[in-house]
Amino acid sequence: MKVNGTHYRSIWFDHDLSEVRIIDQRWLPHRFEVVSLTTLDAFATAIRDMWVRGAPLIGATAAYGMAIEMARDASDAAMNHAWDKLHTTRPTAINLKWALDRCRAALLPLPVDERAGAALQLAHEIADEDVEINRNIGLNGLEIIRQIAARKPAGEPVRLLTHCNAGWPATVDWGTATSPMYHAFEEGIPIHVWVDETRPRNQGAMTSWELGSHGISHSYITDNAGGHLMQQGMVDMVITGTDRTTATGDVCNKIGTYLKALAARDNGVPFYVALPSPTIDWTVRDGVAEIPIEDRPEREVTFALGKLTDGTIGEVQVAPDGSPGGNPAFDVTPARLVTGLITERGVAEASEAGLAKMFPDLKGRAQ
Ligand SMILES: CSC[C@H]1O[C@H](OP(=O)(O)O)[C@H](O)[C@@H]1O
Repeated sequence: MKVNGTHYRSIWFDHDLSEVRIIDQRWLPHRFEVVSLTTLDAFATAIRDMWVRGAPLIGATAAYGMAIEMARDASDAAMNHAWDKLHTTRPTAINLKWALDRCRAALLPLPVDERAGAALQLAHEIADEDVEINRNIGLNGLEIIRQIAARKPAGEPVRLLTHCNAGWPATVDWGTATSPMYHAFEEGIPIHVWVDETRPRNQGAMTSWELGSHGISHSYITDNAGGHLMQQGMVDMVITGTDRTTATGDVCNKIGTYLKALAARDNGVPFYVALPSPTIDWTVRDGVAEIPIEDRPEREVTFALGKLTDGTIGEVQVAPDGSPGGNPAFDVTPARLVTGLITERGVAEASEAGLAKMFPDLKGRAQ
């Protein structure tokens, strides 16, 4: 998407530098910084410490990390070591394993001297596929927004609520939950987006930054305001991303998503999830019981990172000295609370049958 008039993907290969470039999201929205990742360790650090984040982007980054390692050492041992090192960076988003497995399956059968080139080409393909998947999720989500708009007086905005950042910084481009918003905006459908701040990493600030950069009307609200807004009839639909969706339609997403889904159900507000097919884990049926929930550092909760009054970026301690923090980074929304899964192929029912019907060619695939 565009930043100050310049189009960016969140990750790309700079052919002049012959380096992989990323937007270092640790400093967004206050500082826009592009850095290169040139070693396997740098890729692992970037994923683990959320220089890059978001399920689809984590997968694409892992693929480029594999490619950079193959350029250094394309042996089986190096490939397996890279797989292990990258896979252990973050446990919840299934796109990480999906991308690494896809790379290893494609590269292992190749002669060693062909692997580096093939790995880079595959990373490009995974990135390009993500862009097209997300563009199509946007078109399928646009239809829902159109239907809501048609039921409103002319000019009255469709009011969407979203949680965390499932926007273009969480993917290679377009975003997943934000893609329908961009398509609606381009079509001239008036929308307003309630953006949950999403403690503790405040990815909602990123969503507000990207929507604001695109001229989309939005409000940056506290995490706890969403239920009240729904109760007051101020939300027409909720749309979030997902880090792992089970074969039965349970949705694992940023912590707090489950609470929004409960409030949406209680207030008759449709709750949609933007779901790229690589984010489906066909091997898991019970999300609450089976999906590993990342436990992140306490400091992310006991301190807050932001722009200080002198304009620099820094931390302030929000918790009292000595108070331990708890920081589960995701939760699971059971399929029964999900109105529909907006995929690149269409809107699927949040059920085993619904996903099997939408993806008959993928169901049962070992993740
Ligand atoms: C398009 S997937 C985005 C998904 O990833 C985020 O998690 P994190 O920022 O910790 O990588 C969040 O769950 C978003 O919905």
